[in-house]
Amino acid sequence: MPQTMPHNLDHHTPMMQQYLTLKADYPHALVLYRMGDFYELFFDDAKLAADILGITLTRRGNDKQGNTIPMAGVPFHSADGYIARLINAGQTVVVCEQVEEEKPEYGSEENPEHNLEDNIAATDTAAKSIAKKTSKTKANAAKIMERKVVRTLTAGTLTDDSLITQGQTPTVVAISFAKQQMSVGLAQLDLAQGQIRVTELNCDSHTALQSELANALARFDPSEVLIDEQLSEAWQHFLQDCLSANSPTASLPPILSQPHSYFLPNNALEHLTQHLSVTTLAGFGIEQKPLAISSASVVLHYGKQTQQADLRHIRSLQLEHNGDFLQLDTISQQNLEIFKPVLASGISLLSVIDHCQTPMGKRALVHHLHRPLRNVTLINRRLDAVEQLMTLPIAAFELLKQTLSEISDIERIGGRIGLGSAKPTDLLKLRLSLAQALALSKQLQQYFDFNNITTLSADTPLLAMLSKQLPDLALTDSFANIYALLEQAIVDEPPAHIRDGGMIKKGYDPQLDELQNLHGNIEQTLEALAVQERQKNNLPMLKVGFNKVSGFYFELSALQAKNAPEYFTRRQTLKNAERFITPALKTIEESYLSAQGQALTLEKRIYENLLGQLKSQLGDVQRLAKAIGYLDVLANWVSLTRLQNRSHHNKNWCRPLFNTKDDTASLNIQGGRHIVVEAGQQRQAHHQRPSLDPFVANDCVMGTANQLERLMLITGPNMGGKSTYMRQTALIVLLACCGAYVPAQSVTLGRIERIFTRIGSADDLASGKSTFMVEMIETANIMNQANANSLVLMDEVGRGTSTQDGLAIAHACVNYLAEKIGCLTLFATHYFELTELAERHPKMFNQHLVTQEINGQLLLLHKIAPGATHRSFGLHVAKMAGLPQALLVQAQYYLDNHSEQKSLPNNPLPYPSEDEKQMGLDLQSAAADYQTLKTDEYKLNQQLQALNPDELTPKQALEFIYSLKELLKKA
Ligand SMILES: Nc1ncnc2c1ncn2[C@@H]1O[C@H](COP(=O)(O)OP(=O)(O)OP(=O)(O)O)[C@@H](O)[C@H]1O
Repeated sequence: MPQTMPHNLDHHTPMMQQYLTLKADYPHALVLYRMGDFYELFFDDAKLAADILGITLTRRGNDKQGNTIPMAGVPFHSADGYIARLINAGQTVVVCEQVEEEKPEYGSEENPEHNLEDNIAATDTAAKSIAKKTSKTKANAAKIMERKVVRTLTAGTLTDDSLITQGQTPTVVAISFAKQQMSVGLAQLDLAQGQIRVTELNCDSHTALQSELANALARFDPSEVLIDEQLSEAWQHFLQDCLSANSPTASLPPILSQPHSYFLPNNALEHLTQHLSVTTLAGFGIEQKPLAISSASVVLHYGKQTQQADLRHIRSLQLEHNGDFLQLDTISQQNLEIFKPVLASGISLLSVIDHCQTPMGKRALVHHLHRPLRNVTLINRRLDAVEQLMTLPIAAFELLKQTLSEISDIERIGGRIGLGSAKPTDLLKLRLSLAQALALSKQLQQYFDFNNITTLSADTPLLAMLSKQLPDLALTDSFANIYALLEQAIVDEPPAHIRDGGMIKKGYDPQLDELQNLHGNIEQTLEALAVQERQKNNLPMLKVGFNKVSGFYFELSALQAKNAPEYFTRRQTLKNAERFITPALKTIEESYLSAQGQALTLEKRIYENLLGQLKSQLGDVQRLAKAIGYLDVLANWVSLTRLQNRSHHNKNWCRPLFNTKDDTASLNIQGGRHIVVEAGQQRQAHHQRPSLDPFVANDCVMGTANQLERLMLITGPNMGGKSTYMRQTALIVLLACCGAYVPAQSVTLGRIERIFTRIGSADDLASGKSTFMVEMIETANIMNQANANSLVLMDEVGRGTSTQDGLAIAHACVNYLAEKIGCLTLFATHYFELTELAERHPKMFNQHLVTQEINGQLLLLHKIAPGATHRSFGLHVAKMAGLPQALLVQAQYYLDNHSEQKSLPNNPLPYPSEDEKQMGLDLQSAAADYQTLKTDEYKLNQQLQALNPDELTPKQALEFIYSLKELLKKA
């Protein structure tokens, strides 16, 4: 954090005194100080910004003690990009603007803020530019331009699209701990949505609290975190760990300390009730939740401070319970690559399933993935809506998507209206989007009859509920008012910035029209005066003009200038011409400038009024944005299902069913697939082998009436598909709980409350943890937190240590999971000794990934089947990976002769000679053989499966046998 040392103001010029006084209020932020066309940073701020942005560090002369003042600047017109980079680097940026109107004073080249004050570094282009553009007369020079902090930009409170990284939702989360530290409250502020979400966690043990807090943080996914300045260091470290797990690649969200007094329950209660204009918070369900109250108050304070606004548009406080959601901790989110792939070259689940058409839909999809539901009624409500949308004819559904795609980000526009920072282009987009929302409403009403639904309740079908939030067809609602207002007030091609003026339509305000007429007629007025002067003074070549340096002027050639009358005052000398001002021209200039200034001021006032009117109807816009986002997510599931079902006739997506007869966890997945692996293979197939679609669907049945066992021991060769199988099971459960159709032929789920995964293996060297330590910490978390309604995936636990220790730990884990916890477990292992457990233990069963060995070549069928396997075929995979042949031969020798003795051979096999090497198997071609074999085998299988012997003529049968023999020959 930049922190400028205290300065003695007496040693500085008045302008630097102004800067230092403003900066004193923001010791931990980078202050961008507006000077003409640049934002300048000074002292340590300048050094840090120059470092982060890679811009030149220059100097702004010296103070009166002769000390250099470091300075760095960014151009005002392209500041957004620089600001975004500073924020991404974890900085808070404070923007300090010149609030005085810059009145142009033409004809002088002096600059008071520079010439009279400082010895400006000659290399400083910013200063030079300012010297040119904001020049004033010397008489005016001692006056310093008034400046004010207008915005504080932080990672969690951004609302300007140009500053927000695509796909991100800035949110700030405050965390409030109880003294006893067994309870914690969290509140998340989403400025764009105008909403605060809160939760309070009360646990009976420290570990449980940590685990619940980590889950809540994973769900809230903060861009910035606020804590009590008195929070213990231990908790601060814990939060840091959680947040770095949340964003392993990106920079850590900043953790900022806030005054302890903000967290005090009484202050917080008073602040919240005042803000929401209520006497009690009972209506929000948090009356008895002091930690939720205090954290909500802290985020609100912070929002108000950073936005310098009253945030009146934030009227909604939503209480969440961890228990409402299927919980996935951060590690599982990463392992399953839900939001981000582990490797940059990988594919995330989100990237495969996101076919949303609107920014609101894209964010709502992420929100749903962060909050898969447990409540079956709510899930089915979503699924009913998806099913209903699925009945739309293709053309109607495509039109619906098209309409959605034309709706702008009205959620963020609403947020900016609430903050008073909406631009004229935002308002135009809002108007156009309202028209599209009306079209959407019409399209839905055309196919679904919601007329009989007059009152809305929790039982109202979701699609009807969402349709009712869209503009009504008779246009008698508040949307009609907003639309009419915007249509009357805003021009069809508004300027990008309010400061440019020209956004208010003619006819909206008579006074503005009058001023603009005066302004608009300037050319005729000037020409009339020029005509007069030409005739009066016999100067036929006299020109009249305007520029930013000289203002209005008459121009004569150097030759004619000698004939200029006395009342022509010289303003500027050019190479071949002279420019003059006259009293009459000066009068026109002044009235022109004042009309221009007045029109601009009036236009800004009208615009602010307009924003005020819209603000009073913001609730409707926010509700509409939410409804559109939700509809888009539902349409997204339909798109995905239709797309997949169309492109792969046998790759069905189905509606998941939920077993509500009892509360036990169970899984019955028939023909399940891993949507991300499948998508990756389809992409490859598209480029290489269009006809081959190799993903093999698999069943997973556990804990059901027919399959009472709850712990599946999965064995099989390396690369056999164990991890894929386990992950696809978790993803199907996750998608089902989001209310989506799932990639399977049929799915029935029992009550699953949490998913735990122990899959990855990454060193966490930064925090001093080895691979095995990370593995054991994750395993410990599962053993401590899982219950009978958890789904646990464990991939090769124990592999990070010696075989004996690893086997012992894996053995104990399996027993603990089956005996003590009783959860649904998928346990993949290469310790074949464990498979014997299934014979003795009623809760365990073996499954394996099927392989075939043909002529010494291994064929991976990726098919799961009952029973265990006792070979890992590690050497085959090593061969495919390209290990040297000589090395492989030695490994095989050891395997054949010594693996049983568990000791290394006394006489290792000598390495082959060059000749023998020549004769050895070319590994590249071995890998290629394997691929061909796999392809041919696959074809063989496909052909046999597709064959219906009853439909064959004897000749066809004979030909088929010949073709099979051909294929077999190749294999
Ligand atoms: N059902 C399947 N259908 C088609 N291909 C599959 C299937 N499952 C896995 N694969 C392919 O096999 C590759 C390896 O799968 P996976 O990582 O699941 O194997 P594994 O058994 O866990 O291997 P290891 O024991 O070496 O960790 C995947 O990247 C994928 O390309």
